[in-house]
Amino acid sequence: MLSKVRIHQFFYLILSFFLIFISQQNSFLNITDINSSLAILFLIIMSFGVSHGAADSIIIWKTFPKFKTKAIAFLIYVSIVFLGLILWFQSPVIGLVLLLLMSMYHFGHSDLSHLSQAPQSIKISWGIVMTLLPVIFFEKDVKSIFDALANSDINLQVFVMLKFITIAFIVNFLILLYLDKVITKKDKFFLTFEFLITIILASLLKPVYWFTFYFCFLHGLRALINIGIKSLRDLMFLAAFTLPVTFFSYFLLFEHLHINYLNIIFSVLMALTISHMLLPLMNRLLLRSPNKL
Ligand SMILES: CC1=C(/C=C/C(C)=C/C=C/C(C)=C/C=C/C=C(C)/C=C/C=C(C)/C=C/C2=C(C)CCCC2(C)C)C(C)(C)CCC1
Repeated sequence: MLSKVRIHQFFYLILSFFLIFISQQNSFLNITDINSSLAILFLIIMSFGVSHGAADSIIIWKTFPKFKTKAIAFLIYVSIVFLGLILWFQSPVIGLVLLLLMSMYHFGHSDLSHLSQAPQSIKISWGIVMTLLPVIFFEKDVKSIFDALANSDINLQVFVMLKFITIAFIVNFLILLYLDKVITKKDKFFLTFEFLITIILASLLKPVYWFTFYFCFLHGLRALINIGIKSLRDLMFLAAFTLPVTFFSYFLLFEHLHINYLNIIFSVLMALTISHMLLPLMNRLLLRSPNKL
């Protein structure tokens, strides 16, 4: 029987072919001024995209038997998110660099977590490529997005360098995967296919479109499969912990504080990623706490 990850790989590949096909037919995905469609991308990322991280609530709920410990864990999680947001708005450059560094580790480990035996070098190479991919094809667009996010004029040479780093890691990933003795031939085949089609998509779609597609349909869905959403109760947890993020981003950050969509998307993702990545450590520390919370 096909595993859930394999079914997801088929689904992702079919969806990608479909997207490649319509991006050739229709110019709507190639429009230079993304501002007109940014509201829709904002909504997709801040609802569907963010929902995989809301599964952290299920992990917290199942890890701790006592209500008091669950409450403390949620409180620490939310506090870290707010500290992350403060960091971003105090120093967007540090925030952006932190987001990119965390993504390099997080994307590799999460997207390839079904290949538990795969070497770290393969996972990190995947993570680096998924973090920086659009820079190869849309160097100037990525520069203008990064400039807008970091509120500065970053030297174009930085992007030329990032472009070469990304190309080097694409080659590195393919060589390491080819030489690897642990991953089965079938897994290698599907992974290569998935990797190459994601690169083709990045060459066709503008950076934020590509990111939305990868983030929601590869990274997000794969993470949900790995966590294993088993019941209606799990789904309700996902909705209950996704909606506050969507509402907070829209009503407070956009409507009230007038922050633009692009800044909200990446600042909120960066802040959530810190808690999301620190969750295993936080759980271990709380479980080991001498006060038996
Ligand atoms: C549980 C809980 C909760 C929830 C949570 C959540 C919901 C989470 C999520 C999480 C998540 C959801 C995460 C995410 C992550 C993401 C990432 C990591 C991203 C990255 C990105 C990037 C890397 C990008 C890049 C770029 C740019 C920036 C521009 C353009 C171009 C490009 C694409 C290159 C709350 C708070 C309510 C409460 C408490 C508890």
